Amino acid sequence: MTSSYLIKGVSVLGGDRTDLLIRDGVVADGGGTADETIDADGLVALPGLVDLHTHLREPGREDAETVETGSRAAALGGYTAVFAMANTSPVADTAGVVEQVWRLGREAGLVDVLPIGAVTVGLAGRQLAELGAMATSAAGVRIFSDDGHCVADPRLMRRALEYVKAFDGIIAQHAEEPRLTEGAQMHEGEVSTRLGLTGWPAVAEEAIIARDVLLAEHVGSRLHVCHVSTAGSVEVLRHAKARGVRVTAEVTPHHLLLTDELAASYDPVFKVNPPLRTASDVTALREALVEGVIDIVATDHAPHAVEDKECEWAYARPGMVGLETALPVVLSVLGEQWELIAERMSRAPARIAGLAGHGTDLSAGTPANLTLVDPSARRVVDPAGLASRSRNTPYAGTTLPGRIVATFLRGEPTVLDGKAVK
Ligand SMILES: NC(=O)N[C@@H](CC(=O)O)C(=O)O
Ligand SMILES: [Zn+2]
Repeated sequence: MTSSYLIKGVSVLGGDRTDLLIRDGVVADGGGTADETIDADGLVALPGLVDLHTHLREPGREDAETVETGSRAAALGGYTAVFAMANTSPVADTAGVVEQVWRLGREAGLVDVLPIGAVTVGLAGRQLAELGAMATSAAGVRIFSDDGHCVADPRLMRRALEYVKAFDGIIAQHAEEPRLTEGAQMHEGEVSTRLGLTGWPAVAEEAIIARDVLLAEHVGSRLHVCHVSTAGSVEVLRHAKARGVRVTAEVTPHHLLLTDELAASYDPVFKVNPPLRTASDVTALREALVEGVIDIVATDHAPHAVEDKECEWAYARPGMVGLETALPVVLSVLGEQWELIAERMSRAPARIAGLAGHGTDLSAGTPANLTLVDPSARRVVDPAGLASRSRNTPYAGTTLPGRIVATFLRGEPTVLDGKAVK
């Protein structure tokens, strides 16, 4: 049932207060009456957020997250589209599995779920997966990634870049030279030395990015760099972009805020891949995000069941949930720079992915994919209050700014009064 909504007195992207009328799935022209009215005084309207890096865990680890529970967490985080990574079980390396994920997303109906296809069969890094079959499947895959693993073999990375060039696809690399991170537990630096933990050196990420930007340049194909975490990686990207290489890059909310000092707590919630780095890396990442050397924020939402996370640091799975806290974390880092936030969290990710209908300017006639934020709210993060099926948030007990009041997917509410509609 498509009802109409009048969103009164809202600030679109931080601009002057105005009324937004949503009718028949689009932002309607002019005023008029509506079935429902939302008093949006004090609220900011943003185009629905788009996440290029989400782990929904279905099929395979439905105990940690399902497409439905992850979709609900995304909508509550202000998202209208998420791209689901391929490290599921079975791996999303065939048309069949990507179509299964795509269908589950449509059934959940809370956000658009776009599957990302694996680059190599089983994420094993030995043989290209059926990239073409996934691209021509109903899921229309355009982005391929072995995230969780690096496509370490340069021949395979070159062939993958060559293959997707034909349909303007993208290879999204988890940049980690595996021979430099064997047994790595945290960032290699002063803290890891002090704690006696095996380090994950920045160069393991930077060396792969440096190689991949040269391969992308050589092939003339599109590379996206997942979860950039170091100042050195920023410099490699800056240099590559200056040379016109078709490379884009993402940073996660946790790498914009947290540092390796937190590992000293040995709380495995702070164990993540790539690891939390130093304060100077955080500063470099923030500057790169403002400057645009890093194009987007992506959550790397990585839900884990309790038994995989709340155990001894060395055995804990790496990763943090992030969908429901991403905008508050970015607000705490950037402040109310709404145009910048909309560009980095909605417009640019939609543009990179070629995703129509999301990341719009909310002008009349555009699809009503939007979220309403209360910037004056302050909330203490409570893991038990998360919609995600998992609780591994690094922000437990932290007070963060901002609250998602409502989210609309093509004019239908997915969140109202801060609660998921289903
Ligand atoms: N980012 C993480 O720490 N974990 C990711 C995979 C990965 O990128 O290692 C996951 O899927 O759990
Ligand atoms: Zn990764």
